[in-house]
Amino acid sequence: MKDFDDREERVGKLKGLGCARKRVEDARFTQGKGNYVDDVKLPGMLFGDFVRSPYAHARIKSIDATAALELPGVIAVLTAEDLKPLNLHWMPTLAGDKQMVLADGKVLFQGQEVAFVVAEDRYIAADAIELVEVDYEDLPVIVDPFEALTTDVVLREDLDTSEPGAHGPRKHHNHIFLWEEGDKTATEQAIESSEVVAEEMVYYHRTHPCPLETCGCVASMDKVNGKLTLWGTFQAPHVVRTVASLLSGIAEHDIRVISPDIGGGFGNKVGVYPGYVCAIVASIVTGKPVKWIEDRMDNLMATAFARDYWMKGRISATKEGKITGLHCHVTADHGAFDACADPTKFPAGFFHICTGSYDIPVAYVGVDGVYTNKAPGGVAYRCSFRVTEAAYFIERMIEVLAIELNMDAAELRRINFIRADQFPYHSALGWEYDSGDYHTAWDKALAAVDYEGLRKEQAERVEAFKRGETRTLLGIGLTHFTEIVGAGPVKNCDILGMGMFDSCEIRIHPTGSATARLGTISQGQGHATTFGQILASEIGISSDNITIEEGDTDTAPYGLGTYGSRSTPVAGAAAAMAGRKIRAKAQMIAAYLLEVHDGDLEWDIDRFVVKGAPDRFKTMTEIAYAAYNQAIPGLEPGLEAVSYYDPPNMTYPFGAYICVMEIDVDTGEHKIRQFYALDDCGTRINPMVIEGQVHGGLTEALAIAMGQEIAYDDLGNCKTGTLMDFFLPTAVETPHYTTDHTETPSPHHPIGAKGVGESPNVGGVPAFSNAVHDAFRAFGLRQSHMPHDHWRVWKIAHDLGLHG
Ligand code: PCD
Ligand SMILES: [Cu+]
Repeated sequence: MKDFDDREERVGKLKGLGCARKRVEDARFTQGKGNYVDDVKLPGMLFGDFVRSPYAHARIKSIDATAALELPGVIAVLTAEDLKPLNLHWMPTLAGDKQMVLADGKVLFQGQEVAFVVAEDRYIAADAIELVEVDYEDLPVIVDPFEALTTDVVLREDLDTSEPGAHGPRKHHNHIFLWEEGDKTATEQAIESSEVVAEEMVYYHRTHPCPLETCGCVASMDKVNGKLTLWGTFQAPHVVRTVASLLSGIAEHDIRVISPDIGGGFGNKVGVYPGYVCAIVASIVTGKPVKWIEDRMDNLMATAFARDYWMKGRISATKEGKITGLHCHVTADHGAFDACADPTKFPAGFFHICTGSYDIPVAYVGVDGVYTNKAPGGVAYRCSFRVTEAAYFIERMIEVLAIELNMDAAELRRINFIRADQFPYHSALGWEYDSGDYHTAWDKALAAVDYEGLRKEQAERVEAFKRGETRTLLGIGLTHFTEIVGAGPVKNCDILGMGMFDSCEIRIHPTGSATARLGTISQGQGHATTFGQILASEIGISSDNITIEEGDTDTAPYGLGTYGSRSTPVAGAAAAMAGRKIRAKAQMIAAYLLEVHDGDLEWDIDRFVVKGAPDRFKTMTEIAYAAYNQAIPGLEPGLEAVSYYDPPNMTYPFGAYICVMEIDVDTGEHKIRQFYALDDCGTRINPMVIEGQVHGGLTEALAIAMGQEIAYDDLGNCKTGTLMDFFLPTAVETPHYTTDHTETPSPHHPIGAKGVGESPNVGGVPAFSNAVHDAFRAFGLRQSHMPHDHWRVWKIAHDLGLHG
C-alpha cells in the first residue's frame, strides 16, 4: 500500500525533530552576508565613543572638553552634567541596584565611562577622546572582596548603609546583600555529627565571555514621527525596548528594537550598558543616527565579566562515603555596581543548584555580595545564573571528599547519585529536578573511556615517575553535572517585573509554507534551523518551508530573550504549543473537506487521514490552501496561532564528562589526550547543532579552566584587557572531543526537550580542572585555584617538591 511505503520519505522531507539538518543560516554567514550592527550604516550617521577612566577609584575634580570640541568633526561631548536634567546620569540595573551612565563625581573602576564624544566618524571620535581633559584625584583602591567588607573606604557614596538594599539589609558600606537558602542549623548539626568532613575554599576566578563581536548599537531618533529605532547586540530585544521606554519616557510603541545578526553573545549581551543610553541621548540631541561600537579593550575591561566567586565549602559523609550534609558560604565580588542579570528574586542566580547530581539530605548556602573597584556585571558566560560556579564547587568538593575518604572519586559519585526512581527529585535547597538517569550515563561514560584501565595506567605512571623514568603525570578529570535551565516559571522568575515566559507566533501561508516569529534571538545557536524543525514535526510542513524570524520588536511577539539556555525549554515549548493550535484548526478544516467528524481523523506526519480509510486524507498543503479559500462556514479564514508559554518548571539537563590529561611536571604544560562528553538534554532537536554547541562550550571551558582570566593589580589596573593577555584558544590548543548522549525527556516540556547550550561549560570547567588536580593527587594536592596556566601548574609541582 502506497501510503505506508512513502512514510519514511515523508518523514525525511519534513526535516523535523531529530534530524541533523544543516544550519540554514550558514550560507549567509560563510559568504560574508551576515548583517551585524556594525553593518548598519545610515545617512548622516555619527559615531560615539567613551572617555574612560584610567583609575580604578578616583574623584573627578573637573572635565574640560574645550579642546575636543574644537577638533573639526566633533559634534558634542556629553558628561554626567548633561544627562542630569534628563535624569539619565544613573540607570537602574537588572539586579535592583543602580549604575552610573557617565561618571558622576567619581569613578569606581578602570575603564568606567566618563564622557561620551560624538563625532562624524570613529577616528575623529578617537582623537577627540585624547583631547578631553579630566582632572582626577585618586582614592584608595579596593580589589579584594574580603578587604572590602572590613575597610573604612566607602565605595558607593550614593548608598545609605543603614537602609536595606534591593535584597535586604546591608551589614557594611561595601556589602550588597546576604542571600541564604536551606536549613543552616540542621546542616551544621549534620556536618558536626558526621564521621568524615572535608573543608575547602574553592575559587572560581573572574573571567569574561569575550564574544567575537563586541557590544554596540545604532540609535536613530526620527523626531518628525516621534519614533526611535535601536539596532543593537541585544540578547533580549524586548526587554531593552521596555527599559528604553521606562528610561526615556518615549512610549513603547514608538520604540523599535532590532537585534540583527549577532556575532556571539555568551551572556555578554544581556545587560544594558551606558553606551546604549548615550547613543540614544546623542541621537535625540543631534537629531542624527548615532552608532556606538566597543573596541576589544572596552569590551574586556568594562562590559559584564563572569564569576569571581569565593566558595567556602564543608561537606560531610559516613565512612562508607554516603554524603550527609553540604554547607557553602560565598563571597561574591560584584565589582562597582550590582549589574547581574539574574531573575529578580535570585541575587545569586540559581547557585543553590550546588547540591549537583547528588542526593544530599541537608544543605545550606549563604552568599554575600560585595562591592569592589572592578567592572560591574557578573552576568554570565555560557551560564547566566551561576550554575557554572555551583557545578564547579560541588564537583571540587566531591574530589576533596574522595581524598579525605581515600576513595575513588567515580565510586563516591555513584554512591551518592540521585537514583532514576527518585525523580521528580526535591533537592535540599528547594529545586524540583524534573528527570534524570545519572547511573546509566555515568556507567556509559566510564565504560567508554575504559576508566579502570586509565586508573591502572595512572598508578603505573606515578610509580615510573617516582623511579625517575618519566617527568609527565596523568590526570583523570571526572565530572557529573546537573544543569538547571529554562527560566522560568513566571511565578518565581521575572526580570524587572516581567515574567519569564516566551512566545511564538506562526502564520501558515496559502501555498503551505510558513513564517514563525519568536521572542528569543539567536547569537549563533542556530535557531533559524532548529525552531523550524520543532514546528515541522508539529504541523507537517517541511522545515525548509518555514522561515524563522527573531529579534525585531515590531514583528516578533514579546519574549524575554536568549540566555540561560532558555530558548529550547521556553520558546521551543511555545513553538510546539503554537504548532498544536495550528493543527487543531487544520483538523477542523480537514474534517470539513473530507466530510467526516473531527474525531474520525488521525494525524499522520504531514496530513490528516480518515481512520480506517488510509486513502482518504488531506495534506497540510491542501489544508493551508483551503484555510484561505474554502473557510468553514462560521469559522474564521486563515491559519495562524500564537502561544505565550509559561513553563511549569525548569528543565534539568545533565552530563558525564571525562578529561584525560598529560602534565609535564617541569614546564607545567598540559596535553589533553582524550575528552569524552556525554550530554543528556532530553529530546534532541538537531544532533549536529547539539554537537556544535558542545564543542563550542567545551572550548570555552578549556579557556576558562586553563588560562583565561580577568586579573587586576593592587591599584585596580586590569592586566588582561587585550587579546595579548587574555587567553582565547585557537585550533592549536583545542583538543579533539568525543561526544555522546543519553536521552531522558523532560516530563513537562511539550516535546521533552531540555536546553544544552550552557551544559558543556557547566560540566567542562570542572572536568578540565579536576584533571589537573587529579594528576597531582598522589602527591598530596587538594586544591589549587584556576586558571591552570602553565605557570600555575608548574608552581603546583614546585610546591609539592616535585622539582627535586
Ligand atoms: N534538546 C535540544 C536542546 C537544544 N538544541 C539546540 O541547541 C541550541 C541551543 O539551545 P539552548 O540550550 O536552548 O540555548 P539557547 O537559549 O538557544 O542559547 C543560549 C545559550 O547558547 C550558548 N551557545 C552559543 N552558541 C553560539 N554559537 N553563540 C553564542 O553566543 C552562544 N551562547 C551560549 C550561551 S551563553 Mo548565556 O547568554 O551566558 O546565559 S546561555 C547560552 C539551539 O539551537 C537548540 O535548538 C537542540 O537541538 N536540542
Ligand atoms: Cu545558566
